[in-house]
Amino acid sequence: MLEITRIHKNFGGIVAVQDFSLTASQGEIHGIIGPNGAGKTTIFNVISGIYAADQGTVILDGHDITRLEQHKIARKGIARTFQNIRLFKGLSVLHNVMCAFDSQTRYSILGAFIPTRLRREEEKHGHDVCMACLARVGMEKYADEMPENLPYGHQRRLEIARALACHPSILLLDEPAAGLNPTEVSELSDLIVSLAESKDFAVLLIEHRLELVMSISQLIHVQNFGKTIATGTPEEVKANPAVIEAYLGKEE
Ligand SMILES: Nc1ncnc2c1ncn2[C@@H]1O[C@H](COP(=O)(O)OP(=O)(O)OP(=O)(O)O)[C@@H](O)[C@H]1O
Repeated sequence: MLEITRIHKNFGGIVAVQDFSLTASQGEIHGIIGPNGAGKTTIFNVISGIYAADQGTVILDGHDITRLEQHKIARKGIARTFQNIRLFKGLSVLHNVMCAFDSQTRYSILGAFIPTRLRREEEKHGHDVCMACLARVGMEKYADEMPENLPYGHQRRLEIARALACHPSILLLDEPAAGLNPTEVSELSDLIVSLAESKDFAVLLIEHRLELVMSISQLIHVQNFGKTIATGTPEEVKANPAVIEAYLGKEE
């Protein structure tokens, strides 16, 4: 379970996030929406340790991870994708996932130089886990392809497979539908729902495509100028005057 309590983040004079709180359990999908510059990505950057929160706490399964370094937070089970796809060009789809897989290697220094039995077993295990991650996003048949040769929608799925390889208990998806065509958005929506249904992790989803985020999230958090202006079910936030004003402007 993820419990974020009253986090703040300033950049000089800019208040990027003010008093943001959220509690999410495995199987839930939380949408975080709001106009450009509302502080959504900064929330992800604080949760994943890219930025240190100025105030507030991030508790994961009872452990305070607010001040941990980025790699330690990742090991605790926070995995994410980025607005701009970050894949390794020149590495196959499978190798892109294997780079993200944290095998917590047990073989000795000797195994680093000579393919010992333990090393071979671990490599086989890593391969199988990563192929399973690709299968979960429907990408196993592209394992040997180069990501740059694949359609954008597949590259987005590959990013999600990379995040799955980190054994997440919280999956942060930052605008996963950016640049996708309507068919790809619909497939992505089905994928996110099926991943959440596994109840392996909670999904936090930043998205500008409101039809996507409203159709699959149980709870929506609406940000504007760093503040949460509404939290509720999709129906509740759609009917909230402050939300309508933030998106459409105030009627004179
Ligand atoms: N590293 C940084 N240094 C200075 N200001 C920053 C930094 N990161 C974010 N900001 C500022 O914090 C505010 C919130 O930015 P953020 O990227 O979190 O918004 P967002 O809601 O994710 O926007 P978008 O939807 O456009 O991605 C903006 O005013 C932004 O310029």
